[in-house]
Amino acid sequence: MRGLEAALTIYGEVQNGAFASEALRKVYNNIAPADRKLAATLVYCTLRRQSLWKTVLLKYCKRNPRELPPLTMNALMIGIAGIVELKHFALPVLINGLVQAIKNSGETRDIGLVNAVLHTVADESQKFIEGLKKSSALRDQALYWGVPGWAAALWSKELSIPEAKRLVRASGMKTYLSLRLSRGVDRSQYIEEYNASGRKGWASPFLEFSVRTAANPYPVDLPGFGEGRIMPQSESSMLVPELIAKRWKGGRILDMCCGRGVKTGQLADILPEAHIEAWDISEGKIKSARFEMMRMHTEDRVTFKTGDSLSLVPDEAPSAILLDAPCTGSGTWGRHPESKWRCSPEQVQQNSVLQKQLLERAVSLAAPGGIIVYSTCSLFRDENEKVIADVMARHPELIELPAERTAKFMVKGKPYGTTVMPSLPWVDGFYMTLLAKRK
Ligand SMILES: C[S@@+](CC[C@H](N)C(=O)[O-])C[C@H]1O[C@@H](n2cnc3c(N)ncnc32)[C@H](O)[C@@H]1O
Repeated sequence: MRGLEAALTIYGEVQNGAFASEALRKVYNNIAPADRKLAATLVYCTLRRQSLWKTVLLKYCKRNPRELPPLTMNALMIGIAGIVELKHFALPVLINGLVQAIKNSGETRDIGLVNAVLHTVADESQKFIEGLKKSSALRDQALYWGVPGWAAALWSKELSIPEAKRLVRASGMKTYLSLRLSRGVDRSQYIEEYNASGRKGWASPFLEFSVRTAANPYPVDLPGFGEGRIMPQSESSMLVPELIAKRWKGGRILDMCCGRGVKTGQLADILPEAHIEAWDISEGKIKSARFEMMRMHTEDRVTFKTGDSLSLVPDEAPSAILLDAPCTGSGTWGRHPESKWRCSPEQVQQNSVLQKQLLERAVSLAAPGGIIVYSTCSLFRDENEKVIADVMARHPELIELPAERTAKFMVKGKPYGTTVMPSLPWVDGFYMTLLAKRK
């Protein structure tokens, strides 16, 4: 499969509800190796600023885009994104390739349309897009950087207009892979090994067990992945288990929403004496988490249960609880751009209700004297500070423990917790609070 064909297939799957990384993984081996990077770049740049490409399309397409068949619509979206973003890619190759895809599998009457719209966009759209970039209006900034308008408006209401603009720009930033090294892995040696494999990695100045890269390579192919020596993870996510590890004084750890076990694996790795009970509502995720523990060689110290954390009962009262709550993921929109177009203000409110219930449950389960880490990869206060404030107001036995903020991008929450701003390609937006339940 050539790059453009692969991009059309993957983007089409994402439009039908798939996650971009999974859709890419599915066809990855069928794409000509020289075209893999092009396919991934096209898909991600189309997803990242989807609302901008739609606006451009509406401006230059004479037919109602809503009436276009999916293949025509997808070819136009990919074409517009490619024209604006892929400066090094020959324009005629891009446009002819997409026109050819319509000739092969689309509707004959759309061949001319795709050709005409893409040529017009190439000739005329630059001024319009530059105008958005220079505009001081938050709405234009959101459109330019690829952030849903409602999210930008919510940030301006919760924070301030300048802060909302900063978040909008940060959310549009390209992200790269960082690797968490397992305990005992020598970082300099690993970097040598990594770079000898033809890639480029270097030591993170922020975390001593993290290696930064300037790409998004396929994790399974990386040196040390199979043996559990590394885990692809953003540096903000790496901070969460560290928060527990620094305060843990023995006893059971409960991970109430373990997902695929990224943080469970890190906790088990950095606390070799700990036993962890890990829950998740999704059977598929628990299955992946079990594999993750085997890869990390920590399967003996983690007990899994599938079910609703609001009703599951732990085998032992936990002295430490990690509640990495389900959220909109608005802090990771740069990394998972498809999720921002699926999110809505209603979802923020629904999440907030569930997050409060889950935190209430964590408080009821924690042993007296125990600690609770609440975290999300969201930047909405409704999913963060407001959840903490609501539950703390009902539980005077809870206190917030002081947090170490070791970088400029770690800012104090308003009023609780720490917000990690998405300010570097390896640092996603995150939120975390450390609570203690008084005896
Ligand atoms: C942010 S993700 C967790 C990521 C995970 N901690 C990791 O590091 O890989 C939130 C998880 O909460 C799970 N979840 C949602 N509602 C739940 C519930 N009521 N009980 C248990 N798990 C739930 C989702 O399936 C999802 O895996």
